[in-house]
Amino acid sequence: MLEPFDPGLIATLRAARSLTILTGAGISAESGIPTFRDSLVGLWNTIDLEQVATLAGYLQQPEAVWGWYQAHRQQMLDVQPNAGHIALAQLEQHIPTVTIITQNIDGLHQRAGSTKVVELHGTINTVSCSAAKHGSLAWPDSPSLPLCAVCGAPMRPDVVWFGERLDLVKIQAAELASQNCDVFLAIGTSGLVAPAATFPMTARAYRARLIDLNLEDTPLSRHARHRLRGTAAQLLPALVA
Ligand SMILES: CC(C)NC(=O)[C@H](Cc1c[nH]c2ccccc12)NC(=O)[C@H](CCCC/N=C(/NCCC(=O)O)S[C@H]1O[C@H](COP(=O)(O)OP(=O)(O)OC[C@H]2O[C@@H](n3cnc4c(N)ncnc43)[C@H](O)[C@@H]2O)[C@@H](O)[C@H]1O)NC(=O)OCc1ccccc1
Repeated sequence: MLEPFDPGLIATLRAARSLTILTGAGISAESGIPTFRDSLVGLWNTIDLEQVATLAGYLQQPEAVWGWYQAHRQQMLDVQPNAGHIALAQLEQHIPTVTIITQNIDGLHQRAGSTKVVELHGTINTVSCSAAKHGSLAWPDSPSLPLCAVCGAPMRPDVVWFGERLDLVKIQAAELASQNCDVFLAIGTSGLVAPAATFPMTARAYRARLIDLNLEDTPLSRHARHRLRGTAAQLLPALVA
């Protein structure tokens, strides 16, 4: 039985004109995609981050990293958006402006019907040349590492790896959405990766009300006006109802 929400929180959401949401791996956990830091099955506990999520690791062994992302992508295609993703998409009918800034590359927000999604760390659905900017292509279903048709260099997933610069257009969109919202909702993120973790602070600096939804406290929690403890797929539908 869910704890009744603090009436102040419901009033805050009902009165919101512009809501910005930051999501992390926690919102996709109940769809069956493991989070990164989960003590047991967290991705970073089962694979070497340096090997798979850095350009250096990729250039050292592109075949192995391609294979890992090929499997990771199949897992993301095989799952469905959960009640948490769907509730956020429904919020667009109640609040004039809803912007989702996601750290997730799984595309589940868009599959749930959300129309304004900033994929800060890229997407698992396209690839591009690892040597030069020849533009992005749809993900080719090839078990082996595809090569660039223009220059023959290995293709790579269109995800942002550690130490790589984020797309400036996306950073500006996320910054603007954080500056111009009256409510900011952080969902299922450990708040440990920059610059993603800075946007809730920007929103607070611009006087938005910060709400933190997570299973546990994170470095973001002490800055939040409201802390919701529980799972995204359980709490978000109740929050939207
Ligand atoms: C580790 C961290 C310290 N490092 C960084 O932040 C670095 C910068 C940096 C380096 N050293 C530093 C020292 C200090 C500060 C920063 C740095 N950042 C970068 O490198 C960024 C790039 C960062 C992006 C990396 N790519 C990802 N992903 C794509 C790939 C892929 O996904 O395969 S990051 C990846 O990990 C992060 C994981 O975090 P979360 O999503 O929050 O997931 P996590 O598992 O940690 O937590 C889940 C939470 O959910 C909760 N939860 C679980 N289940 C549920 C549930 N059911 N319901 C609700 N909540 C739930 C849990 O309790 C938990 O709190 C996400 O961002 C995710 O995208 N680039 C850059 O800074 O470039 C500069 C630059 C400038 C100019 C020129 C060149 C370079």
